[in-house]
Amino acid sequence: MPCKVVLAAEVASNYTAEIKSEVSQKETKPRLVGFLANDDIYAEKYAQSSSKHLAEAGLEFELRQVPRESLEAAIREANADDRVSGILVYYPVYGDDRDQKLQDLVDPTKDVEGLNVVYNGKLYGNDRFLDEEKTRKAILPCTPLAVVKVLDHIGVYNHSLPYGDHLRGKTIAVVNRSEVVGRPLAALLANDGAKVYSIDINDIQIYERDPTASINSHTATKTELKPEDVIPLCDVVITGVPTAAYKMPTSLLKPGVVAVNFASVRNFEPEVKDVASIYVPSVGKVTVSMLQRNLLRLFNYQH
Ligand SMILES: NC(=O)C1=CN([C@@H]2O[C@H](COP(=O)(O)OP(=O)(O)OC[C@H]3O[C@@H](n4cnc5c(N)ncnc54)[C@H](O)[C@@H]3O)[C@@H](O)[C@H]2O)C=CC1
Ligand SMILES: Nc1nc(=O)c2c([nH]1)NC[C@@H]1CN(c3ccc(C(=O)N[C@@H](CCC(=O)O)C(=O)O)cc3)C=[N+]21
Repeated sequence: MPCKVVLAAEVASNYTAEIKSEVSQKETKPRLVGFLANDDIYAEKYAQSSSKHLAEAGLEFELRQVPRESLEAAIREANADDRVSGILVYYPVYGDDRDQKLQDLVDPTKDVEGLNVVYNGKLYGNDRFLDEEKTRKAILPCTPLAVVKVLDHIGVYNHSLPYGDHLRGKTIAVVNRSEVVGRPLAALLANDGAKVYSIDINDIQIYERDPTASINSHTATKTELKPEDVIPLCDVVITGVPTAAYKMPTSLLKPGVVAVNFASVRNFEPEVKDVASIYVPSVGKVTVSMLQRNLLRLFNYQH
């Protein structure tokens, strides 16, 4: 079976028309402010990419480059500014606990990436709505959501299973456990019924729903297993290692695997196509679509 390469643009195109038409009906346009306080070239690329695609959809975008010492004050100012509909901070800023503080400082009503503790708590607790009546959906972080949309597009989610159980029976590796992508992504997949190996530079944790627990959420347990033990077991392998030198060894992959890379560098070797059934080399364009959708959703909640 030849490998199918699925490009992010193909998945993103599912959303473009809908977003454009919704924006065109609005008198005032939603406005996103992005704060760039690091010198990450990929954050800058993301800023350029979002700027271009938001403009194409009729959405407003303003990039504010500030030294990281001034970021707190800058976020507070944007929180209080009625002209700002959404706020995005490019991470990592400090790369430690201070980043979580920044995430929580963004007003939840303007938090386009859903990284505030309010949304974070809902994501990890598998609570998908903001209100009791279930009329307003919680905001999910853009890249984890983009990966979910990609997996859905290529048929990994089984919609004949009950809602909330679409990934039952699937074993998935997520190589990255950052607070903005890898950990929330692993939680989302586990909350939909998958067995997830969350792999980072230090260890491996297993995320899975506990069928005996009264809560609907997942558990995380540390294992002594190594990547070479768990990768061969996985139906889906998702990578997000930010170093160009890192390569997922093709020899570890199960034949027919679905391989998805969200890092800005290629984490799979070119030979991945000899083994995988589906290969998604990047998801950036879907991330931008999810950013637009989240911005629209917050704007609608504000009005
Ligand atoms: N396409 C998109 O929409 C997005 C792409 N990115 C890209 O994804 C990558 C990761 O971004 P962040 O999560 O923000 O970075 P980060 O630096 O916060 O996290 C990196 C993660 O990779 C793990 N890691 C590093 N080396 C490893 C190894 N050898 N084996 C296993 N795990 C290893 C670390 O332990 C950590 O969990 C970057 O390339 C970034 O540019 C990030 C956000 C969105
Ligand atoms: N809070 C936060 N959220 C992020 O989502 C985040 C971040 N910080 N820091 C930096 C990384 C990087 N990232 C990218 C997203 C899309 C493209 C993208 O759209 N790339 C296009 C074009 C790239 C090009 O042409 O150079 C593509 O993949 O086709 C790139 C990079 C999001 N990040």
